Amino acid sequence: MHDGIVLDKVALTLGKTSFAFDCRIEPGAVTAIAGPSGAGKSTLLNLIAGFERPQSGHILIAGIDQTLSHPSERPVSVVFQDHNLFAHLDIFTNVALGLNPSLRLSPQDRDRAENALVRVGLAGFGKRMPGSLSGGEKQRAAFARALLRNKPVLLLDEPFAALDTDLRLQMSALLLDLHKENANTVVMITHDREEIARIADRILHVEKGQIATDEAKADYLSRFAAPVSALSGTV
Ligand SMILES: Nc1ncnc2c1ncn2[C@@H]1O[C@H](COP(=O)(O)OP(=O)(O)OP(=O)(O)O)[C@@H](O)[C@H]1O
Repeated sequence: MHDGIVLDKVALTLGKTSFAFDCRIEPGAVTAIAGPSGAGKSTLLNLIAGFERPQSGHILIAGIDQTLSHPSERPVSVVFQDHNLFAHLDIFTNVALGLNPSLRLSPQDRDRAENALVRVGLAGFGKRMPGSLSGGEKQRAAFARALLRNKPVLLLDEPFAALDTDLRLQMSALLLDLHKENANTVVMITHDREEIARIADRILHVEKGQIATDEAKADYLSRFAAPVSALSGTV
Protein backbone atom coordinates (compact mmCIF):
# COMPACT_ATOMS: atom_id res chain seq x y z
CA MET A 1 0.00 0.00 0.00
CA HIS A 2 1.18 3.55 -0.77
CA ASP A 3 0.47 6.07 2.03
CA GLY A 4 0.54 9.12 -0.23
CA ILE A 5 -1.55 9.97 -3.27
CA VAL A 6 -1.80 7.55 -6.17
CA LEU A 7 -3.21 8.41 -9.57
CA ASP A 8 -3.54 5.01 -11.18
CA LYS A 9 -3.97 5.33 -14.97
CA VAL A 10 -6.31 8.30 -14.53
CA ALA A 11 -7.72 9.65 -17.77
CA LEU A 12 -10.25 12.32 -18.64
CA THR A 13 -11.09 14.70 -21.46
CA LEU A 14 -12.27 18.27 -20.88
CA GLY A 15 -13.41 20.03 -24.04
CA LYS A 16 -10.70 19.27 -26.59
CA THR A 17 -7.98 18.48 -24.05
CA SER A 18 -7.15 14.94 -22.92
CA PHE A 19 -5.34 14.20 -19.69
CA ALA A 20 -3.59 10.99 -18.62
CA PHE A 21 -2.01 10.96 -15.18
CA ASP A 22 -0.20 8.00 -13.64
CA CYS A 23 1.90 8.92 -10.62
CA ARG A 24 2.59 8.52 -6.92
CA ILE A 25 2.94 11.53 -4.67
CA GLU A 26 5.11 11.03 -1.57
CA PRO A 27 3.37 11.16 1.81
CA GLY A 28 4.69 13.75 4.27
CA ALA A 29 6.62 15.65 1.58
CA VAL A 30 6.16 18.91 -0.31
CA THR A 31 5.61 18.23 -4.01
CA ALA A 32 5.60 21.13 -6.45
CA ILE A 33 3.63 20.88 -9.67
CA ALA A 34 5.30 22.87 -12.42
CA GLY A 35 4.79 23.20 -16.15
CA PRO A 36 3.63 25.61 -18.84
CA SER A 37 0.29 27.38 -18.89
CA GLY A 38 -2.52 25.10 -20.03
CA ALA A 39 -0.48 21.93 -19.35
CA GLY A 40 -3.00 20.48 -16.89
CA LYS A 41 -1.62 21.45 -13.46
CA SER A 42 -4.95 22.67 -12.06
CA THR A 43 -6.73 19.69 -13.57
CA LEU A 44 -4.33 17.36 -11.73
CA LEU A 45 -5.03 19.17 -8.45
CA ASN A 46 -8.79 19.19 -9.11
CA LEU A 47 -8.72 15.43 -9.68
CA ILE A 48 -7.04 14.87 -6.30
CA ALA A 49 -9.46 17.28 -4.60
CA GLY A 50 -12.49 15.70 -6.28
CA PHE A 51 -13.64 18.74 -8.27
CA GLU A 52 -13.01 16.69 -11.43
CA ARG A 53 -13.81 12.98 -11.82
CA PRO A 54 -11.69 10.62 -13.93
CA GLN A 55 -13.37 8.92 -16.86
CA SER A 56 -11.15 5.92 -16.14
CA GLY A 57 -8.55 4.95 -13.57
CA HIS A 58 -8.42 5.35 -9.80
CA ILE A 59 -7.35 7.92 -7.23
CA LEU A 60 -6.17 6.66 -3.86
CA ILE A 61 -5.28 8.78 -0.86
CA ALA A 62 -3.52 7.07 2.06
CA GLY A 63 -4.48 3.70 0.62
CA ILE A 64 -8.21 4.44 0.30
CA ASP A 65 -9.90 4.61 -3.09
CA GLN A 66 -11.38 8.11 -3.31
CA THR A 67 -12.18 8.03 -7.04
CA LEU A 68 -15.90 8.51 -6.53
CA SER A 69 -15.99 10.36 -3.22
CA HIS A 70 -17.23 13.92 -2.89
CA PRO A 71 -14.58 16.65 -2.25
CA SER A 72 -15.89 17.12 1.31
CA GLU A 73 -15.33 13.42 2.08
CA ARG A 74 -11.68 13.44 1.03
CA PRO A 75 -8.88 13.94 3.58
CA VAL A 76 -7.76 17.15 1.85
CA SER A 77 -7.81 20.92 2.33
CA VAL A 78 -7.53 23.17 -0.71
CA VAL A 79 -6.24 26.74 -1.00
CA PHE A 80 -6.77 28.40 -4.37
CA GLN A 81 -5.11 31.50 -5.73
CA ASP A 82 -8.22 33.48 -4.81
CA HIS A 83 -11.97 32.99 -4.31
CA ASN A 84 -11.31 31.07 -1.12
CA LEU A 85 -13.64 33.05 1.12
CA PHE A 86 -17.40 33.47 1.28
CA ALA A 87 -17.94 37.19 0.66
CA HIS A 88 -21.07 37.41 2.84
CA LEU A 89 -19.47 35.84 5.92
CA ASP A 90 -17.03 37.60 8.25
CA ILE A 91 -13.44 36.38 8.57
CA PHE A 92 -14.00 34.52 11.85
CA THR A 93 -16.91 32.60 10.32
CA ASN A 94 -14.99 31.86 7.13
CA VAL A 95 -12.13 30.45 9.20
CA ALA A 96 -14.39 28.55 11.62
CA LEU A 97 -15.95 26.73 8.66
CA GLY A 98 -12.71 24.73 8.64
CA LEU A 99 -13.73 23.21 11.98
CA ASN A 100 -17.38 22.58 11.39
CA PRO A 101 -19.29 23.35 8.19
CA SER A 102 -22.55 23.64 10.14
CA LEU A 103 -20.88 26.26 12.38
CA ARG A 104 -22.10 24.71 15.61
CA LEU A 105 -19.06 25.79 17.58
CA SER A 106 -18.16 24.91 21.15
CA PRO A 107 -16.26 27.51 23.22
CA GLN A 108 -13.13 25.42 22.54
CA ASP A 109 -13.81 25.59 18.80
CA ARG A 110 -14.11 29.37 19.02
CA ASP A 111 -10.76 29.52 20.85
CA ARG A 112 -9.15 27.36 18.20
CA ALA A 113 -10.47 29.60 15.39
CA GLU A 114 -9.20 32.72 17.21
CA ASN A 115 -5.81 31.05 17.71
CA ALA A 116 -5.61 30.17 14.02
CA LEU A 117 -6.20 33.84 13.16
CA VAL A 118 -3.42 34.85 15.56
CA ARG A 119 -1.17 32.21 14.01
CA VAL A 120 -1.50 33.75 10.54
CA GLY A 121 -1.11 37.30 11.82
CA LEU A 122 -4.80 38.25 11.62
CA ALA A 123 -5.59 38.81 15.29
CA GLY A 124 -8.48 41.27 15.50
CA PHE A 125 -9.66 40.65 11.92
CA GLY A 126 -12.48 38.26 12.89
CA LYS A 127 -15.36 40.69 12.48
CA ARG A 128 -14.11 42.14 9.18
CA MET A 129 -15.73 41.14 5.90
CA PRO A 130 -13.49 39.61 3.17
CA GLY A 131 -14.06 42.58 0.86
CA SER A 132 -12.26 44.86 3.30
CA LEU A 133 -9.06 42.74 3.37
CA SER A 134 -6.02 42.92 1.10
CA GLY A 135 -5.16 39.97 -1.14
CA GLY A 136 -2.45 38.77 1.24
CA GLU A 137 -4.77 39.03 4.26
CA LYS A 138 -7.44 37.01 2.47
CA GLN A 139 -4.87 34.33 1.62
CA ARG A 140 -3.79 34.19 5.26
CA ALA A 141 -7.44 33.73 6.30
CA ALA A 142 -7.69 30.88 3.77
CA PHE A 143 -4.58 29.35 5.36
CA ALA A 144 -6.08 29.70 8.82
CA ARG A 145 -9.10 27.71 7.66
CA ALA A 146 -6.89 25.05 6.05
CA LEU A 147 -4.87 24.93 9.29
CA LEU A 148 -8.02 24.28 11.31
CA ARG A 149 -9.23 21.58 8.93
CA ASN A 150 -5.94 19.84 9.72
CA LYS A 151 -6.30 17.27 6.95
CA PRO A 152 -3.45 14.93 5.97
CA VAL A 153 -3.24 16.48 2.48
CA LEU A 154 -2.95 20.19 1.66
CA LEU A 155 -3.46 21.19 -1.98
CA LEU A 156 -2.46 24.67 -3.11
CA ASP A 157 -3.08 26.18 -6.55
CA GLU A 158 -0.62 29.06 -6.93
CA PRO A 159 -1.66 30.47 -3.57
CA PHE A 160 1.02 33.16 -3.45
CA ALA A 161 1.14 34.24 -7.09
CA ALA A 162 -0.68 37.53 -6.51
CA LEU A 163 1.40 38.54 -3.47
CA ASP A 164 4.47 40.76 -3.33
CA THR A 165 7.87 39.23 -2.61
CA ASP A 166 7.87 39.88 1.15
CA LEU A 167 4.43 38.41 1.66
CA ARG A 168 5.26 35.47 -0.58
CA LEU A 169 8.28 34.70 1.61
CA GLN A 170 6.23 35.06 4.79
CA MET A 171 3.48 32.81 3.49
CA SER A 172 5.81 30.08 2.27
CA ALA A 173 7.66 30.19 5.63
CA LEU A 174 4.29 29.75 7.38
CA LEU A 175 3.44 26.89 5.04
CA LEU A 176 6.75 25.16 5.84
CA ASP A 177 6.24 25.66 9.60
CA LEU A 178 2.79 24.09 9.40
CA HIS A 179 4.15 21.27 7.26
CA LYS A 180 6.90 20.53 9.79
CA GLU A 181 4.39 20.53 12.66
CA ASN A 182 1.83 18.29 10.96
CA ALA A 183 3.99 16.19 8.64
CA ASN A 184 1.18 16.63 6.12
CA THR A 185 1.42 15.91 2.41
CA VAL A 186 1.63 19.20 0.53
CA VAL A 187 1.00 19.48 -3.22
CA MET A 188 1.47 22.96 -4.60
CA ILE A 189 1.27 24.41 -8.09
CA THR A 190 3.92 27.07 -8.54
CA HIS A 191 5.62 28.79 -11.46
CA ASP A 192 8.27 30.27 -9.20
CA ARG A 193 11.59 28.42 -9.34
CA GLU A 194 12.90 30.15 -6.22
CA GLU A 195 9.82 28.97 -4.35
CA ILE A 196 10.48 25.44 -5.61
CA ALA A 197 14.09 25.72 -4.42
CA ARG A 198 12.90 26.96 -1.01
CA ILE A 199 10.13 24.55 -0.14
CA ALA A 200 9.72 21.58 -2.49
CA ASP A 201 11.11 18.08 -1.94
CA ARG A 202 9.97 16.74 -5.31
CA ILE A 203 8.79 18.29 -8.57
CA LEU A 204 6.20 16.91 -10.94
CA HIS A 205 6.53 18.60 -14.30
CA VAL A 206 3.27 18.52 -16.24
CA GLU A 207 3.18 18.93 -20.00
CA LYS A 208 0.39 18.38 -22.50
CA GLY A 209 -1.90 16.70 -20.00
CA GLN A 210 0.70 14.24 -18.68
CA ILE A 211 3.47 14.00 -16.08
CA ALA A 212 6.63 14.66 -18.13
CA THR A 213 9.08 14.23 -15.24
CA ASP A 214 8.87 13.32 -11.55
CA GLU A 215 12.14 14.09 -9.78
CA ALA A 216 13.85 15.17 -6.58
CA LYS A 217 14.54 18.89 -6.19
CA ALA A 218 18.31 18.58 -6.66
CA ASP A 219 17.85 16.76 -9.98
CA TYR A 220 15.22 19.22 -11.14
CA LEU A 221 17.33 22.28 -10.31
CA SER A 222 20.54 20.78 -11.71
CA ARG A 223 18.90 20.80 -15.15
CA PHE A 224 19.04 24.58 -15.10
CA ALA A 225 22.37 26.29 -15.65
CA ALA A 226 21.92 29.29 -13.35
CA PRO A 227 22.58 28.93 -9.62
CA VAL A 228 19.41 28.96 -7.53
CA SER A 229 20.19 32.36 -6.04
CA ALA A 230 20.20 33.89 -9.52
CA LEU A 231 16.90 32.38 -10.57
CA SER A 232 13.71 34.34 -10.75
CA GLY A 233 10.64 34.57 -12.89
CA THR A 234 8.77 31.63 -14.30
CA VAL A 235 9.64 27.99 -14.84
N1 LIG B 1 -13.89 22.38 -17.92
C1 LIG B 1 -13.10 22.50 -19.01
N2 LIG B 1 -13.63 22.47 -20.25
C2 LIG B 1 -12.83 22.58 -21.36
N3 LIG B 1 -11.49 22.71 -21.29
C3 LIG B 1 -10.92 22.74 -20.07
C4 LIG B 1 -11.68 22.64 -18.86
N4 LIG B 1 -10.83 22.69 -17.81
C5 LIG B 1 -9.58 22.83 -18.33
N5 LIG B 1 -9.65 22.86 -19.68
C6 LIG B 1 -8.49 23.00 -20.59
O1 LIG B 1 -7.51 22.06 -20.23
C7 LIG B 1 -6.20 22.63 -20.36
C8 LIG B 1 -5.45 22.52 -19.04
O2 LIG B 1 -6.03 23.38 -18.09
P1 LIG B 1 -5.44 23.58 -16.63
O3 LIG B 1 -6.21 24.68 -15.98
O4 LIG B 1 -5.40 22.27 -15.93
O5 LIG B 1 -3.95 24.04 -16.98
P2 LIG B 1 -2.83 24.68 -16.04
O6 LIG B 1 -1.57 23.91 -16.31
O7 LIG B 1 -3.29 24.75 -14.63
O8 LIG B 1 -2.70 26.14 -16.68
P3 LIG B 1 -2.36 27.59 -16.01
O9 LIG B 1 -0.91 27.55 -15.56
O10 LIG B 1 -2.56 28.53 -17.17
O11 LIG B 1 -3.33 27.81 -14.88
C9 LIG B 1 -6.40 24.06 -20.82
O12 LIG B 1 -6.23 24.09 -22.22
C10 LIG B 1 -7.82 24.36 -20.44
O13 LIG B 1 -8.40 25.30 -21.32
